[in-house]
Amino acid sequence: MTASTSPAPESAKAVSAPFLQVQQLSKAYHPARPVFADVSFTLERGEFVCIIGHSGCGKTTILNILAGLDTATSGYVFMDGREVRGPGLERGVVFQNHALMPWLTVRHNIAFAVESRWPQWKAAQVREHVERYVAMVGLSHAIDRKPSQLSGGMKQRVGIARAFAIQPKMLLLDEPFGALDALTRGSIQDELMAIVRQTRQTVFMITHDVDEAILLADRILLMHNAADTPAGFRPGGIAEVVSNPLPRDRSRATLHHLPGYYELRNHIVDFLVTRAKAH
Ligand SMILES: Nc1ncnc2c1ncn2[C@@H]1O[C@H](COP(=O)(O)OP(=O)(O)OP(=O)(O)O)[C@@H](O)[C@H]1O
Repeated sequence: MTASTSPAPESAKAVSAPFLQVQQLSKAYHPARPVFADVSFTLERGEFVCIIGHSGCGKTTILNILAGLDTATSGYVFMDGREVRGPGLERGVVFQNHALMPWLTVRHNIAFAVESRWPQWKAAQVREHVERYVAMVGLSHAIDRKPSQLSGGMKQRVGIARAFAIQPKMLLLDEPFGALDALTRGSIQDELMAIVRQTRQTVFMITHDVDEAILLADRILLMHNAADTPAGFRPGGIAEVVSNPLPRDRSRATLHHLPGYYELRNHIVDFLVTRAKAH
């Protein structure tokens, strides 16, 4: 992906390079007013990173660039030492509206992805793999239903199972729980966390929910919007990267009892209220 076709800088090729390296990414629809500029960050293998910021700052654009579904105006993305230039099965994406094929059952929606990933697999192997991932999200009883026969939360679980089933090197989640009610959202967050811990999946996730970020993320990228300031136009960008100091085996039920929780929460909320947007 990227505007530049120059070879990887030495730092990106080094053995010790981070798993994902995003370097000086910018996106401009109008040259003088980029949505964001100079966005650089890394992800380690097995890390869960959330990005949080107000509407319009460019979160989805960044995720789409990582997915290879959009191109940057400048900058580059390297994953596992290779430049991201387009979509690929080594990156799994889950959007807010699940994007299931309505004419296929849960089983066949997931089998379709699995067969694309491993075309040489025999039918029995595909079936066993699909059933394992459907069980992982608690949907074995609904495996032969079509999406129209599922609730919103169930559809979203199918989307998550499908993304995990192709065993991507990185999972990209764009507000995957945004359309769900609070109860369903909570139980899927718990499930996602359990699966991620179990599979050591690397995840980049957009959320608007501060508690969701604190529950799930190892690090949280705080993104500010582009703005006209007294000093001139300022593109959007990453204002701060916050490390989550809470123990990794935290749960939704106990989160707010953990020492450091309120400090972390207040820090992120203060950022969103006072620094993320020009006032
Ligand atoms: N095709 C386009 N032409 C012009 N501007 C665009 C285009 N696509 C997106 N934008 C602008 O780019 C900015 C970033 O959009 P993006 O969807 O990445 O933001 P976001 O942070 O994900 O927002 P939200 O939280 O609302 O989903 C927005 O201001 C949007 O208006």
